[in-house]
Amino acid sequence: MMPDLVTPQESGDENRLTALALLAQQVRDLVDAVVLTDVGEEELKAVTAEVGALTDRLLTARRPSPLPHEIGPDGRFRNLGNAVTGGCNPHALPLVMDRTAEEGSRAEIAFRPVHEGPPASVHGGVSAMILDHMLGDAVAVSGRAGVTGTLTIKYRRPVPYGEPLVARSAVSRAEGRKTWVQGTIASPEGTTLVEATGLFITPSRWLNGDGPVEGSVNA
Ligand SMILES: CCCCC/C=C\C/C=C\C/C=C\C/C=C\CCCC(=O)SCCNC(=O)CCNC(=O)[C@H](O)C(C)(C)COP(=O)(O)OP(=O)(O)OC[C@H]1O[C@@H](n2cnc3c(N)ncnc32)[C@H](O)[C@@H]1OP(=O)(O)O
Repeated sequence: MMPDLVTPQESGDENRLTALALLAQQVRDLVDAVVLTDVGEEELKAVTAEVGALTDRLLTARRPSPLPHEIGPDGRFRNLGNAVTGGCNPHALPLVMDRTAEEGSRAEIAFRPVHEGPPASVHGGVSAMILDHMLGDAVAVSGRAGVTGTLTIKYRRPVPYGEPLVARSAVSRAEGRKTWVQGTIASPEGTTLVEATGLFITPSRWLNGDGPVEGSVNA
């Protein structure tokens, strides 16, 4: 049972969600500024106090969990709280998916200095996170649904930040509750930087109506 995934909570008023998305973007900018700031100790302490006060203000009203998986007003699936795509989650890049049933999923990515692992390039775990999501999205686009069983990553070239890149994913094969899927992160010119393959599995618990969104699971 996954109460946070399956409980049909409302995200709330759309104007409020727009305001929350703007706050999330402002916080992304704040995080980038923390990574790159070179101001002195006293200024750091002053900013820390101000940010702490803002955190306290936000928590005067608190949800039990992030914004849910749901069908939005346009009739499409959305998850505004998602760690990779959620417009209302500062942790999200956020990725915006371009999907077709024939070709799978595609997203333009711009990594930032906050994603640095090795000098001047993106942390391998961040690339893996993006590809995990891309693969899962292609599974959903194919009309199936699943969680990651295995994820295999081949790092072929360092991934730069501060440059536009493209992530793609598509289903290769499906059988019963299992879906095999592949994906890449590449330069706009088509040089592959990272490859991923994965096996996604529709959990048995989703087949009796406990899916993330009612009616979204067709194993
Ligand atoms: C945010 C994701 C929500 C998904 C939303 C879905 C739809 C909504 C629409 C759109 C969504 C859009 C995008 C989604 C994008 C991204 C997704 C992100 C993906 C993740 O980030 S997700 C987190 C990490 N992931 C986990 O948290 C999994 C934890 N785990 C389990 O929940 C269970 O472990 C489970 C379900 C895997 C199996 O449990 P189960 O009880 O259903 O099945 P059972 O054990 O009976 O196995 C049946 C057959 O699969 C084989 N098998 C089992 N496990 C395997 C494994 N790991 N590797 C290889 N084979 C495996 C067995 O060997 C057997 O094979 P056989 O039939 O041949 O014997």
